Formats: sequence, C-alpha cells, structure tokens
Amino acid sequence: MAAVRLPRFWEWGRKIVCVGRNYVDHAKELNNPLPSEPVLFLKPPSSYLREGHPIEIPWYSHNLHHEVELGLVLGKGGRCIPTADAMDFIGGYALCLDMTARDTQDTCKQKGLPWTLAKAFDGSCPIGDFIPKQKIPEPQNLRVWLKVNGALRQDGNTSDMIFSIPSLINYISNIMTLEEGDLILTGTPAGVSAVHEGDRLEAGLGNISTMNFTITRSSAKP
Ligand SMILES: O=C(O)/C=C/C(=O)CC(=O)C(=O)O
Ligand SMILES: [Mg+2]
Repeated sequence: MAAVRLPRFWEWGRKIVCVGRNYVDHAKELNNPLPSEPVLFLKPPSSYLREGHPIEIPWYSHNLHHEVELGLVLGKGGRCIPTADAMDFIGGYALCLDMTARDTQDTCKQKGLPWTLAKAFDGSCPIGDFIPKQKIPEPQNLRVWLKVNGALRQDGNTSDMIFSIPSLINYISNIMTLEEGDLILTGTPAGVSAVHEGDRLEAGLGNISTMNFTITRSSAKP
C-alpha cells in the first residue's frame, strides 16, 4: 500500500517538520550560535508547491530567501523511534526548498515571536518528485545544490549536517509522533540569498533529482 501512495505524499495533508541551523557554515553565515540540540519548526500542508506553479513572495516581505534541503519522507509512523532503527522508518526522499521571508524572520526573532509568518506561508515548501529509498543508498553523503538564473548559490553536502538523519528522527519522534507521509526537512547548507520577481531557480540532489521554479509576487493582501 505504502509503495503506491508515497509518490503523492504531498497530497495527504501530513505535517512538515523542519530542522534549522543544521550546517555549521549556514549557522555562521547568519551569525547564529551552533545548536546543542536540533532547532525545530513546522510548515502546514498548504506550504507544498509543485513544479509548474510559481513561488510567491509574501506581501509582507522584501527579502525572500531560498534554502535548498534534503527531505525525508516517512514510510511508516512511530513515536520514540530508537536511533538504531530510524532509517527503517524512511520510505524515500524529496528535494525541497524551505522558502524563508528573512526580513520577517529577523523581526520575529527581535520580538521573541514564532517564525510562522517567515516560514509557513502558502507555497513555502516547493518540492520535487518522490525518490524511492533504494535510489539514495548513502543519504548522508549527497550533494545539495541550487542555482539562481544559472548562477550556483548553494553547493553543500549532507555529510556536513551537525545532527545526522537517524538522530533527527529519534529526536523529533520523542517530541511528536511521526506519521506515514510526514516530511522532515533536514536544514540548509550555506549560500542562502534573496530572490526577486522573475528569477529562475534550479535545484538538485546530486544528479538524482532536479526541479525548476520561477518567482512572482503574491497578489494576496488583507
Ligand atoms: O536563525 C536564523 O536566523 C535562521 C534560521 C533558519 O532559517 C534555519 C533554517 O531553516 C535552516 O537552517 O535550514
Ligand atoms: Mg531551512
């Protein structure tokens, strides 16, 4: 059953759990201290965006950043998953963007508010095709890259994560139950930068999966 359903997991309405500051070079470029525990936040299912639809700059932001990330798709659910068993809970992978309204995030941080406006707006999680687990035998040694208008901006490797994939699944599942079809974004490497109307984004996981998106400005405004 899971093998048939997982390729369209973004239609299930499952949660998206995001890990932040999980690469030393990215934490440093934003002048953040290195975390002693994973930094977590959530995106709603309305964040999913598939190729063919533009990424919208929210009406309240003038500094929308790209963050390319490896996504883990849960093949089965669990609570308090032991680190040693964690890889068995992965059904596959996906190339993801964690689009971030950086100016809004800075304001939220100054005011001590949650990052919801900065991270959880409609279309803030552009996503590529589902990648079956067998296609990525070494998920902890994978190139993650992103180009804007043909220029390489992010070029990292999942081997540089501070918290490994199994340790993230263990940590998260000791806070909230993970369900089949949930997505975990594992953090972004260095090179995040602003995007503008008309920009073309191309991202990839090695040469296993690539995706393209254009940038537009949202027409929504209260
Ligand atoms: O703490 C900040 O200023 C920013 C953190 C992030 O946006 C974290 C991520 O989403 C990430 O590292 O991928
Ligand atoms: Mg991120």
